[in-house]
Amino acid sequence: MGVCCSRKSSVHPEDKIKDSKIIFVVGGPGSGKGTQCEKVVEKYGFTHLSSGDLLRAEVASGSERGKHLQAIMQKGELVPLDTVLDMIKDAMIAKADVSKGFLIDGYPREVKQGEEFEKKIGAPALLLYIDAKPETMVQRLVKRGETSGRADDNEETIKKRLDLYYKATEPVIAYYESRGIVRKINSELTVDEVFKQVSQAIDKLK
Ligand SMILES: Nc1ncnc2c1ncn2[C@H]1C[C@H](O)[C@@H](COP(=O)(O)OP(=O)(O)O)O1
Ligand SMILES: [Mg+2]
Repeated sequence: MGVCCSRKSSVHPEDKIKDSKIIFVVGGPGSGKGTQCEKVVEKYGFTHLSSGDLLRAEVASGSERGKHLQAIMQKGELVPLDTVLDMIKDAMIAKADVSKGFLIDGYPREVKQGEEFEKKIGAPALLLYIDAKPETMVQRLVKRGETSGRADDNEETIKKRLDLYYKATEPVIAYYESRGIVRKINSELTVDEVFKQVSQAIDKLK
């Protein structure tokens, strides 16, 4: 490997992402985060990063890190915060040159995760709070489960995920609300109507 690519090089890869636009996308499972992120990618050229997808991809790759993660997840334990952050950061650095900004989907789950993200990577410009009623989320997830192949899209696991979501994520929203960067999106409407609200929030950033 040449000097240019070494981590010890004077050009820190971190510098590339320091000034990029960062949007946290928070909402319950099934609220429509992934659906809306896809549309933002298409319209705005942002990069969509879902910590869950990154973790699942790492496991599927069969890498050493993936095997380690799988063992943790099978025990029902939480993947260490540093590992999740390193994965997000690596993915951001890899896309820094071509990306207009980053959608961080399903993160932070806890206030501490947000604080660590800001220390290691950077501050979010906006938090999109994708808000749907619990009944709506359950209904959408059960339907998604018919085709997604995701082991966690079944009614019993869904209830647990919803409980966990409310306990852990509401303080996150309160924390960023106090900083004035939360935009609450009514996700009970059609995909296109929800996206109108999302677009308005992003357009205001410029
Ligand atoms: N506004 C909307 N109206 C109806 N269905 C929607 C919707 N937004 C998303 N869906 C569907 C698509 C998926 O099958 C399911 C969950 O959406 P998702 O984007 O995968 O949610 P999340 O990523 O927040 O878990 O609901
Ligand atoms: Mg999703």
